[in-house]
Amino acid sequence: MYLLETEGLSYQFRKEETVLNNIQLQVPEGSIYGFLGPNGAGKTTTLKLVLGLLRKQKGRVRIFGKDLDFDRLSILQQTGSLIESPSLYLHLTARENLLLYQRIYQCNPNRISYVLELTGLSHTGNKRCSSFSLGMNQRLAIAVALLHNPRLLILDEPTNGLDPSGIIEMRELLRSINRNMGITILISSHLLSEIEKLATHTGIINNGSLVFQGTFSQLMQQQQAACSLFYKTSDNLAAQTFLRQRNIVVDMDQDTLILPLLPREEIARINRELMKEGIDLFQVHAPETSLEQTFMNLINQN
Ligand SMILES: Nc1ncnc2c1ncn2[C@@H]1O[C@H](COP(=O)(O)OP(=O)(O)OP(=O)(O)O)[C@@H](O)[C@H]1O
Repeated sequence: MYLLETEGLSYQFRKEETVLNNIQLQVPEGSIYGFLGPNGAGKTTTLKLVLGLLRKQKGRVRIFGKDLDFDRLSILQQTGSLIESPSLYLHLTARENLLLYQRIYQCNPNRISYVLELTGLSHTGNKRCSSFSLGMNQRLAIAVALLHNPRLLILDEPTNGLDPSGIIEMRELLRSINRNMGITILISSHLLSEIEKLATHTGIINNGSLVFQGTFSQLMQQQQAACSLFYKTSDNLAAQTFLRQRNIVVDMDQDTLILPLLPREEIARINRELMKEGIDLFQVHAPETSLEQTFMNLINQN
């Protein structure tokens, strides 16, 4: 079951410009779902629609099996979020900020010490948030989001602007929240390297369209299926004719034949047959595709 799903979510800020086009997000329960895409792809707009912070124009949002249009309050009571910069009172301490939110949420005051401990802010005492590092303030914002004990956390680029150690701390915090508290996390980022280290699932958005959704191994498999084999032989023309007669799609680029990626057994069979035809094989090459290359291919497609 998906804890969060959208169906046909589309959005326009202006009539002539579609910012989101038919987004079908499927966030599995218990996952860390990395919502990846370059700047301006539509991540924040999607997350705002999912939280009801923007008025929906087209499509549906279902969270915990409930429709956002009909059960908004009960959905939001079980959802923590951090969209854009955190709303903190910088002249107050971490505990004072949490006290304010605890009164708004009307949750158990014991939660304050618990979330301070969880986010590593227990020892900040009387220090005002204005003297906190960006990383500490981001962690406090996560503490606020966790205060009412949500089942789902929605975070829009929470590591933006953090230094490398802040990024690592945030990653470890989110991992432990997911593992130890069973909270599903939907997190957006424009950095593949960050999402790859943290997420169990990913959705890749580009120009307002979801271009991939699944696990990272599914992403690699999809890319492998679209890969090519490169052959260099003693007689490329004869080899091309021979392969085409066996219904194998072959292109030629200068001194190289380009075939679709085939199963290993099929490659071995082709090699044997070419040699029987008196065609020598000088090189068979299947370039490895990195996750980064796969990501770039996807976002350069449209
Ligand atoms: N309030 C707005 N009015 C008009 N256009 C907007 C508004 N907010 C966002 N946009 C446009 O919508 C598109 C998607 O923006 P969005 O902020 O959702 O992207 P993003 O993927 O979150 O990017 P970033 O990583 O830069 O935050 C962009 O072209 C942006 O310029």
